Amino acid sequence: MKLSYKPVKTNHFQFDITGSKSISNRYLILKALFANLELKGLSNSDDTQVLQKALSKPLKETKEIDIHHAGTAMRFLTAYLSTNADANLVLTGSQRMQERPIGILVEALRSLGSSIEYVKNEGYPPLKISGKSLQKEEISISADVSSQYITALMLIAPSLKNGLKITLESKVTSKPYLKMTAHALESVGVRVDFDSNSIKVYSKTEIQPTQISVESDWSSVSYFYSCLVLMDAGTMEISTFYKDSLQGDSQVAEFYRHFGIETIFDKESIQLSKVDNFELPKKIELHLNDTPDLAQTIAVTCLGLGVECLLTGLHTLKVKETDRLVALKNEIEKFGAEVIITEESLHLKPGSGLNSEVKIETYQDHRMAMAFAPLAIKKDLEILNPEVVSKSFPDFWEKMKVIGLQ
Ligand SMILES: O=C(O)C1=C[C@@H](OP(=O)(O)O)[C@@H](O)[C@H](O)C1
Ligand SMILES: C=C(OP(=O)(O)O)C(=O)O
Repeated sequence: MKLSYKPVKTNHFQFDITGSKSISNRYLILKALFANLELKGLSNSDDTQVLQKALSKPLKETKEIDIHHAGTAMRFLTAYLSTNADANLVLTGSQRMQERPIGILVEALRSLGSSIEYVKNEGYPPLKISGKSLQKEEISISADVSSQYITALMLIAPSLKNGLKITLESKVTSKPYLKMTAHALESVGVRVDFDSNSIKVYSKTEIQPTQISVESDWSSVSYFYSCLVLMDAGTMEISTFYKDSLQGDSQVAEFYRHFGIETIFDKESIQLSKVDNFELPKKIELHLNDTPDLAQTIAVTCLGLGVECLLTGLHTLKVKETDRLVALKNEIEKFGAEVIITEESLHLKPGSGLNSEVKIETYQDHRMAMAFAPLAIKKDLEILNPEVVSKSFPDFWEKMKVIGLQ
C-alpha cells in the first residue's frame, strides 16, 4: 500500500481508539472464571477476538484451538486450560507462534501438577493439554523472558484451592504488565500481595457482580504521538484514557515530552499539542525494559526527526511477532540511516536525509506497519501487507486517514 500525506483543512483531530488488548484479554480470562463479570469497551483486535472465540466454545467438544499470532491468548489459555477439567485438546498458533518460546510457563504449570505435552518441538507450541485441578500452591519462575507467563499463572491463581505464591527469579521484564494483572484481579475482589520478587494471589470462588470499562490502548496511541511530532502543526484529542492508567505504555506521554509533545488529561481523553519553539535534542537515550512495545514507534520517530537514539532494555524484542531488532535495522537502514543492534539495544545514527521510494517489509508484525506509517508525513513510502495491523488495531488505517495519511 502506497502512503502519502495530504494535510487536511482542520488542525484539530478528534477520535477514539479501541480498548487495550492487554486489559481486554486479562478480563476475558477472569470472566471465564467469574461469570458475573460484565465487560464494556473490549478491544476489537484480532488478538482479543481470537481469545473471546476460544472461550465461548464448549471445551468438552473442542479438539483444537488456534490462536494465530496472539501471544497473550497463547500464554493465558495454556494456564487456563490446564486447570479446566473439560479441556482435552491441542492449543496451537501461527507459524511464528510455534517459534515463540513457552517452555518456562509449561515447566511451571507441570510442576504445579498440569498435564501438558509438546506436539512438535520441545519448548514451543503446539501443546496437548489435559486439564485437571492443580494442588500445589507455590512456584518459582524465571521472569526475564516474558511477563505473560507470570500473568498467566496469576490469572488462574484464584481458582486454585489455596491461591498461588509466585517467586520471580532473575530480572523482571515488562513489569508494568504484572501490575496491570494484579490490578485486574483486585478490581474483581481478589486479594494480591505484590513484593519486588514475589506475588501472592489468594483463592476466590465467587465475586460480586462487577462491571468493568476497558480503557483505550496506549500502545496504539503511540503512533499518533509519532505523527504529531512529524507534522508541522496540529492538536489531537483522543479518548478514552485516564491519568492513572493501568497500562505501562501510558509512559509514552512522558517519553514524547522529549520530542516536544505535551499531553493534557481532560476527563476521559488526552489532548496532545506541540510545545512552541521546542528545540529537539541531538541524541536521546531511553531504557524500555518496562515498555517494549514502544520501541518501534520511538525508533521510527527518531529516524523521521533525524535524532540519534540509543534504546536499551530490548532483549525481549527478539521473541515477539518477529525479531523486532533485526526487522527495525533492515527497514530503517533503507532510509539511509545506520543502525547498530546488540542482544538488548538499538543505536540509530541518522543519515543526511531520508531516502525516497522506500518499501517497508512488515514481517507479519502489526507494530512494524504502524511504527513506519507516520514517516509518510515526511516522505511517500510503501507499506507491504498493511492488513497486519488488525492484530491489535484493526481501525488503524481509517484513523490515519483522519489526520491526512492516505
Ligand atoms: O501481558 C501483556 O498483555 C503483554 C506483555 C508484553 O509482553 P512480554 O511480557 O512478553 O514482554 C507486551 O509486549 C505484550 O504486547 C502484551
Ligand atoms: C508483543 C505483542 O503481543 P503478543 O506478545 O501478545 O503477541 C505486541 O502486541 O506487540
